[in-house]
Amino acid sequence: MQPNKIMVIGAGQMGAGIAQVFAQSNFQVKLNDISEDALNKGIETIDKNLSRSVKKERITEQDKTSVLNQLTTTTSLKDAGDCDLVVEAVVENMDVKTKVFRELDEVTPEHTILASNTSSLPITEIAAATNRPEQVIGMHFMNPVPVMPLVEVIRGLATSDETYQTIDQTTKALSKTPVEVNDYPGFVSNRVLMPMINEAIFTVYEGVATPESVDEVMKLGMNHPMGPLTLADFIGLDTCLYIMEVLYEGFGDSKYRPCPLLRKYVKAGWLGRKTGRGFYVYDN
Ligand SMILES: CC(=O)CC(=O)SCCNC(=O)CCNC(=O)[C@H](O)C(C)(C)COP(=O)(O)OP(=O)(O)OC[C@H]1O[C@@H](n2cnc3c(N)ncnc32)[C@H](O)[C@@H]1OP(=O)(O)O
Ligand SMILES: NC(=O)C1=CN([C@@H]2O[C@H](COP(=O)(O)OP(=O)(O)OC[C@H]3O[C@@H](n4cnc5c(N)ncnc54)[C@H](OP(=O)(O)O)[C@@H]3O)[C@@H](O)[C@H]2O)C=CC1
Repeated sequence: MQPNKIMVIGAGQMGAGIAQVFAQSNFQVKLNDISEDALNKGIETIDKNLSRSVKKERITEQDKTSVLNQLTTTTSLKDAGDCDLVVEAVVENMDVKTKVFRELDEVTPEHTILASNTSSLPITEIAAATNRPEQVIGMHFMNPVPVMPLVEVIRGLATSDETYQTIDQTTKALSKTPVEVNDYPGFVSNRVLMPMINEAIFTVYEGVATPESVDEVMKLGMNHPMGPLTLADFIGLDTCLYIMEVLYEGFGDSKYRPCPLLRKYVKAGWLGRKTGRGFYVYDN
């Protein structure tokens, strides 16, 4: 059965984008967060993105209103009680995620699929917190969600073929491209991307070059749309550190050790664009 009613949990940069693309494809979406403030910011971001599309004459003012009408907000997970699919996009922390999944398992109907937008955490372990591991799957959107065409779809050890097929079809209904991967630390996307970002941070740490020079090298020399340090600030340095920790612990290989400079910035609260400072300073 194709889902119709969706809950997206976490109204941060990923959750807001995920809610937007579902609403744009006519799904009914409940956006959930523990904080009203985060929900307001999430809706504000969606509103801003849609207004930009109206300005560019990609959609009409009426389209914008109908997308916004597909969206409601809530701080209660119990409101997932009539949802067919839940996509979790809270902070990259196993304890927080398993707590959310345990609660979702209690409040959602039997048929509901529980998906995680985790960047790197094991889907199999998240699934084991529920009594329906065959209906738990990774649905990993890329940032910025409204722009990036990929969804990495991660099968946990127990994920059923039926769940996989439903998520594959749902991803296509969002006009995005699903790519199937198995459940290993960092999956494919962050196993390849994050060590490059971490290595770029090492080049700054070791005084090889300034952040600006590192980014110029990768943009002009390798045609990357953003340099790795700009991208790290964009993703969030806390998220980058969590992902490196997952790779380091998951593979037990020193090649994944997080750069001390990354740790230092995160400890200082320099989390990148979202806090106004990371490798660069932002005027939020
Ligand atoms: C960490 C993980 O687990 C996984 C990840 O997500 S890793 C991160 C993956 N993402 C990337 O690598 C992004 C790399 N960067 C890029 O592709 C580009 O720099 C970019 C698409 C973000 C911006 O592109 P650009 O050409 O430099 O800028 P710009 O012309 O302003 O934007 C292009 C389009 O994206 C839109 N856009 C840019 N930033 C946006 C945002 N944050 N939200 C929504 N839309 C955005 C713009 O509105 C514009 O749309 P139109 O074409 O409809 O006008
Ligand atoms: N940033 C990126 O580029 C990408 C991130 N991801 C993944 O997406 C997830 C979210 O990342 P991102 O959006 O960047 O993070 P953000 O910090 O922007 O957003 C996380 C949101 O979740 C909220 N939250 C925390 N705990 C709960 C909870 N128990 N219930 C409901 N909401 C909660 C936070 O509220 P508060 O701030 O009040 O704590 C915050 O609003 C992570 O797993 C991350 O790894 C995946 C792809 C790309």
